[in-house]
Amino acid sequence: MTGMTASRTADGLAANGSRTEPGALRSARTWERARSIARSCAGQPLPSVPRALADALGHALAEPLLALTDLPPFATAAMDGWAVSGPGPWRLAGAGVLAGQEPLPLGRDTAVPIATGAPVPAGATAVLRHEHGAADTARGRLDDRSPAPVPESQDIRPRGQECRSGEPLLPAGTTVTERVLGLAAAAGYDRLTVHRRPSVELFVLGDELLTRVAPRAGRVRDALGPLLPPWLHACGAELIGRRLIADDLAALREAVLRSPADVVVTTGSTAAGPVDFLHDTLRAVNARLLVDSVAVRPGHPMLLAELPATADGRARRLAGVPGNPLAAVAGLVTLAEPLLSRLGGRHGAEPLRLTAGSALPGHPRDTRLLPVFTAGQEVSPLPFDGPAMLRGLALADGLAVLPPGGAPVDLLELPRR
Ligand SMILES: Nc1nc2c(c(=O)[nH]1)N[C@H]1C(S)=C(S)[C@@H](COP(=O)(O)OP(=O)(O)OC[C@H]3O[C@@H](n4cnc5c(N)ncnc54)[C@H](O)[C@@H]3O)O[C@H]1N2
Ligand code: MOO
Repeated sequence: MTGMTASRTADGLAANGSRTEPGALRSARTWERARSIARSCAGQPLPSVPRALADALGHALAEPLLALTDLPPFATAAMDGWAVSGPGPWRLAGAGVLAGQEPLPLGRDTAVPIATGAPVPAGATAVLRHEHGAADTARGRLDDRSPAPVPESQDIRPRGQECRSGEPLLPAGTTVTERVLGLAAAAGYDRLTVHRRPSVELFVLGDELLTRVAPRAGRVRDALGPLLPPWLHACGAELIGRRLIADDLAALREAVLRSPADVVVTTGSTAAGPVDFLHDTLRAVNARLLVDSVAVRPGHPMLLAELPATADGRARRLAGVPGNPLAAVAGLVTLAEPLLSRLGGRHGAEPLRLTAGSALPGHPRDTRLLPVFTAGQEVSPLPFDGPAMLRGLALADGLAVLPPGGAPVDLLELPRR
């Protein structure tokens, strides 16, 4: 915000809708409770939709992924060599079997060249690796040169080794990653039934924000416009709009009222500064505050509200994260992520429990979120962890969740690329 001379237009709005004195403490929720409200206020996940594999990435499965086939679908050669029947030596028969071909049955004491991935002929007892066989093509004879006799079924991947048709491979709620796409394709899928992704509109508030070049004349670069969209995407959101909005009550009110998004995310304006209009806006649009500040450092002025539904009756929520960049990230992981995750039908990822290598600096009364670096089970704090700083976070691979007073340590993993 800028314009310290502007007059504050309204006082605070408590979670029950009553007014509080400017600067008075609002009833902060505990960090765990705030996350739980953010998740439960979503109600049921958004409806399920069919999506072609390539379009399903980032969605959550609305149904368990059941195998549509045995995997492998047929007994398969695991190595290049010969399919053999019996202990050898063998009579060479046939031109060979390639992947994608359907072989003829193999007679007793015969062998046929075979490629990795090719269906193993009926009657074959093993695959002899290329480097373990001596073929005399003139005499049509193959001898075993293996270091030890070839056991039955050697280098044959039996049909159904990985799964049987109809077997559950992944539970509903699994996020479709590139790895899931690969498995789904292998298991026979062309499309997947997934939850619709929650649509998000991002409003970045602050007259002081520049969108290019270096900070100057009291103005700073907007760090959250670049930081939040990919992170929201990683939370399962479909970003449908993102814009800077001036510190102006009417402009913010219009933007919030007209947004068609399932979730509006705002940055800044959560506190009680002269041009912090978010609470006034929420009152002006008849929003219902669900969380109005959280006992967490940084980010305590963060809030969550239910907005009036769209004309067609779709519920809308607003997550207001503070303007200080690390505090905004705290708001994202505390309120936006659980809400988006539930709307999108994802499993709730619980924090991991780890051990701190050295004492981590907690807060006496509030939960503290601290950018950390992890090595194995150990976490170490990173410097430059102030609410307005991003330097520690940029190097971090997690946010340690320190309960009031300090240890034990839970870890929220940060999205990876
Ligand atoms: N009297 C009090 N003042 C403040 C309190 C308080 O309890 N009493 N809380 C402080 C805390 S904690 C935070 S966090 C901030 C929250 O402020 P707002 O959400 O109202 O954010 P702004 O005032 O708009 O901005 C704060 C700060 O962040 C910078 N900013 C804003 N947006 C961006 C952006 N997109 N990229 C980079 N930097 C941004 C802005 O320039 C300010 O420096 O309130 C404290 N005050
Ligand atoms: O939430 Mo604030 O960032 O603690 O200063």
